[in-house]
Amino acid sequence: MTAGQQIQESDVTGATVWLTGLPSAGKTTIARELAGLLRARGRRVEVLDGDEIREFLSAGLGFSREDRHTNVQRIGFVAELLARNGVLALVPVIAPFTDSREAVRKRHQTHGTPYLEVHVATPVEVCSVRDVKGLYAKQAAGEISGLTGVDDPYEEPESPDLRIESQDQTVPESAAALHALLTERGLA
Ligand SMILES: Nc1ncnc2c1ncn2[C@@H]1O[C@H](COP(=O)(O)OS(=O)(=O)O)[C@@H](OP(=O)(O)O)[C@H]1O
Ligand SMILES: Nc1ncnc2c1ncn2[C@@H]1O[C@H](COP(=O)(O)OP(=O)(O)O)[C@@H](O)[C@H]1O
Repeated sequence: MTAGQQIQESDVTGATVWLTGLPSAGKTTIARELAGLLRARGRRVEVLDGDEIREFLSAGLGFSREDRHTNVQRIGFVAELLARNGVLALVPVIAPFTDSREAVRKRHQTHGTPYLEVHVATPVEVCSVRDVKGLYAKQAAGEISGLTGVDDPYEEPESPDLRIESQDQTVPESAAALHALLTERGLA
């Protein structure tokens, strides 16, 4: 490759898309569905899955307010680095507290990196029936406590870039709604 053929970094716009919502809301499913769609078109995409992050980057952290904040800041740091380098970073992580989410948004703003917040707004009544990991049943049986949306806070985003009502949609419909937003913002 000659100097004149260098790829222009500005040709590839990265972004972080944070999917916040309750356990079993559909965050991971939507992120993976969209990642598949975009990768098939050659887009560089990474899904920063909450469970995976807690196994490695956030190993040892629990679910206190402080630990959740630390977890979210670490993920925000990695997502911003990826996004700044042209990757679309999809982040299906609960992030229950407004101040934690705002700190991540600020980090992106500081670096001029695009950041979108998506509220996967599935009601707790639907999430607890889905109960993908059996957490709602465990909480009801008194085996665990501090479950987000049940006996731990979830502060809903007031003005997300997109709100997805997954209880009224199929998975492809929800992924398409997010894809449409990315296209509209020039990020797909
Ligand atoms: N007490 C409690 N409250 C909420 N969630 C719990 C809890 N214990 C375990 N889990 C499971 O942990 C998964 C990852 O959580 P996150 O890292 O996304 O949470 S946080 O943003 O740090 O609050 C989260 O994954 P998702 O179900 O994909 O949301 C939960 O399944
Ligand atoms: N429109 C939808 N979008 C996302 N998930 C949906 C939708 N409709 C039904 N589901 C189901 O809801 C569950 C969501 O689980 P998951 O994605 O693991 O949630 P979370 O990552 O928010 O904890 C999956 O079983 C998924 O198939």
